[in-house]
Order: sequence, then C-alpha cells, then structure tokens
Amino acid sequence: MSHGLSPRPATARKSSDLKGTIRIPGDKSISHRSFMFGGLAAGETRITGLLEGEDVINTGKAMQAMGAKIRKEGDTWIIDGVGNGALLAPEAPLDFGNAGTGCRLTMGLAGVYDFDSTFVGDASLTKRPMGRVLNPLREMGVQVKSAEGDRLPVTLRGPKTPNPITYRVPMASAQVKSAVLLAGLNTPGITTVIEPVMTRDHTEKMLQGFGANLTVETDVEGVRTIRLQGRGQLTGQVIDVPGDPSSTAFPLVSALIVPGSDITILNVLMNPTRTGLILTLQEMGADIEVRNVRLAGGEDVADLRVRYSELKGVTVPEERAPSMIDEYPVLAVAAAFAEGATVMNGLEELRVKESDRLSAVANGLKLNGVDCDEGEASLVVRGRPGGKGLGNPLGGEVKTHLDHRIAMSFLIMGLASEHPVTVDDSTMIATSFPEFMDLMTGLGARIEQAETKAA
Ligand SMILES: O=C(O)C1=C[C@@H](OP(=O)(O)O)[C@@H](O)[C@H](O)C1
Ligand SMILES: C=C(OP(=O)(O)O)C(=O)O
Repeated sequence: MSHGLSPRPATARKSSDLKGTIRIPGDKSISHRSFMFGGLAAGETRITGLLEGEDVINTGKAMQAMGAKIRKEGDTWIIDGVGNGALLAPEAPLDFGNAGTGCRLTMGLAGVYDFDSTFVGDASLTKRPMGRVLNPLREMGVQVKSAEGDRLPVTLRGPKTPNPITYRVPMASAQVKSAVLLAGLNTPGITTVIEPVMTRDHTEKMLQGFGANLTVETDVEGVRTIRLQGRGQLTGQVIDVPGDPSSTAFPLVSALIVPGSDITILNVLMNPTRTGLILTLQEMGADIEVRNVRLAGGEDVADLRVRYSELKGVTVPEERAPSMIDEYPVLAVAAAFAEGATVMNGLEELRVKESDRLSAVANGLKLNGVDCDEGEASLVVRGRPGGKGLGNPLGGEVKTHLDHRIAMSFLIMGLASEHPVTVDDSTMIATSFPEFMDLMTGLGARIEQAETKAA
C-alpha cells in the first residue's frame, strides 16, 4: 500500500444539515512548486500556508536530497536554496510516493543535470505513464532508463549541455508543460512550450515571481507560447499559499447535497484555470456566493458561502475539463443527487490519474445505486434528487485503488444517501488533504474510519 500503511475502510452516513466555517489547507500544486522553486532559487524562501500532505512532503525531501536546506519555524517553512543550476546529485532514489506532480516536475528539474537521478513511487504512481515527460527530455539530450512502457522506476542522466527545444504539449497537462519548462531552467538558450489548451498556470506565474525571464503569448485561438530563457538567476521569495480549490470541492459539494446545509469556506484560490467546478455547479443551480474577492500573492482568493441547493443535470462543456480535471469524481457525486442527466465529455486524462478515475467513479456509483454510463472518455450520470435508494445497505465497499479523490468523493456521497457508503481504504486521503476527516466531522458530517485491516 501507499506509505506502507494497511488499508483503513471508512463509512459515511446520512447526515443532518452541515453548518460552520472552515479554512481549507494550502493548494497542492502551489505547495509542490514552492518547495521546488524555493529549493532551487538562491537565498531564502519563506512559505506560509503550505499544504503538509504526504505528496508535498515527498517533494520537500527530494529537494533536500539535492542540496536544499528546509526547516520549519512556527508556521513558516524556510528554505535555503542551492541557486539555479547548482542542484547536487541525489545519493539515493527519490521516492515520490503517490504524487504524479512531484515526480514528473522533478524529472524535468533534475533530469537535465549531468548526474544520475532515480525516481520511484508507490503502486499507483508506478502504473502511471511517464513517457509524456520522458519524451521531451530525450529530445533535450537526457538518457533514460525506465521500466516497460516508460513506467517507474526511472533513472535519468542529462548531457553536458542540454538542447533547448520547442515542444507542443500533446495532451492537456500542466505537469508536462511544467516538466519541460523546469528542464529549460538548466538549459542554455530559450526553451519554448506551446500549449494548445490552457492548463493551470502556476509554474509560469511562480517562475516569473522568482525572477525567471519567462514570457507568455496567447494567439487568437487561445494557443499559448511560453518562452523561458535558461540558466538565469532565481531569487528566494515570500509565499503565502492560498487554499486548495480541489480540496474545497469536497465540503462544497457536501453542503449542496445535504438538506439544510449552510457553510462558509475561507481563503479559496480562485485562479480561473482552477474554477471550472464552481462554474459548473452554479450552472446546475448551486447556491455558491463568492465573497470578499481579493488578491493575495498575485492570485485571486475568495471566501465561499455554500447552501443546500436543488441541483439540475447539465452538459459540461468539454473545453472546461482542464480547469476542473481533478474535480470530476466529486462532480459525478453531485450529479447523482441532481434532477436529470449530467453529461461529461473529454475525460480521457482521467484514465491516467492515481487510478483510472473514469472506471473507479462509474463502478463506485453503480455499487451505490446510481444509474450511469461510462464511455471511452465520457460519463453520463442520471441523478436521484433526495438520494432515495442510494448508498449500499449491504456495506459493499467502493474500490479506491490508492486514489484519494475517489475515497473522498464517495465519503461525501454517503452524507446524503439513504444508505451508508463505504470505501475500502481512506489512508491515502493524507496525500492531499490530511485534515479532511476533522474538517468534515466538524461541520457535522457522519464519517467514521474503521480499524486498520490486517495487512
Ligand atoms: O501541475 C499540477 O500541479 C497538476 C496537474 C494536473 O495533472 P496533469 O498535468 O496530469 O493534467 C492535476 O491533475 C494534478 O493534480 C496537479
Ligand atoms: C491527479 C492528482 O495528483 P498527481 O497527478 O500529482 O498525483 C490529484 O491530486 O488529483
């Protein structure tokens, strides 16, 4: 299992109105990048609001293994970075656990150095495709040793002088875009990434903040051309990480589906490359009030007041997928309580996340009485307002396949279903949202973790 723990099932039961105000922990994407860029930049980086999930902590350990000094004083993480181009060869394999982001971005960052770096992870990460990052690195002159199908474990060795490339990202992936840009940091000349469909832009914004010479041009069709001048200087920064919109999705959907609920979620990142779920839920009739919009550390941040709502099925525009890619599992849960059908297309990337999320969601919904159709890259969910007949009276367990978002989504489902919903494991929730159980039960959610199953 992940993190060497035995599985720990959990059950969610029909709950009465959820009430209260919560503050969501830091954004995972920004937290990974804060450790990476802080570890790389010359001088001191100070980070508050960092997500202390297992995924991010593994990124911090990898940066330490390559020379960064990282410590925590009170609530502030303080990093003494090595300086761009000055990472040290790691002495042991870098273990990224469950984290695609940590692993793929660090492959770009370290892979172009003229030393060996080896990348390993848990059973979920070991199944995920790495070719999408290894192929552009090969073009830059990196030697790659990988398991069959370009899976982990992977060992990389960069050339004496990496080759700057122009790379058109073939799928909508911020991880691939970022890996190429991070490789460009230690490559002479200009590395260019062409992004036909915009994905989360944290790498671009944060690298500019650290002093990189990076420009973005967007043409009339929305195609973005990102140019990075390699081997420039990066300087330590002060970062306050805003709350994670992907974690926000769980209490948000729970308040929408549990009758009588009224909750407030503070300090949520509202970067438009991340807000597709909020927009979609509003189109479904969700009562989400966006309050106190402000700018913090160059990002839009707001508080959300969310009240129980009678939802209606919609067709989600396919081009919105990148701005809500991690939120489809919990959107499917919201759809299970909506009147009519919700149609989701353009979901091919869901098949290569921590699990095959498309089939994990469809199987979990069916196990709990939801009428749905899984297509090659689509999902149609026909909802049952009020949740009558939903859940599994026999205690059948949703298979989570080491996927935190599957576990959390189905626990949210159980809060408004007639019968309980049980997931076969909840330990991996700690990879992205260690506070999930406490925050949810604090709002009044009836979720219980069972004893750990014998290994
Ligand atoms: O760059 C990032 O921080 C992320 C990019 C997305 O992955 P892909 O690039 O594979 O779409 C997302 O699913 C992941 O949770 C975080
Ligand atoms: C896909 C995710 O993360 P990663 O790719 O970093 O494992 C996620 O958190 O939903």
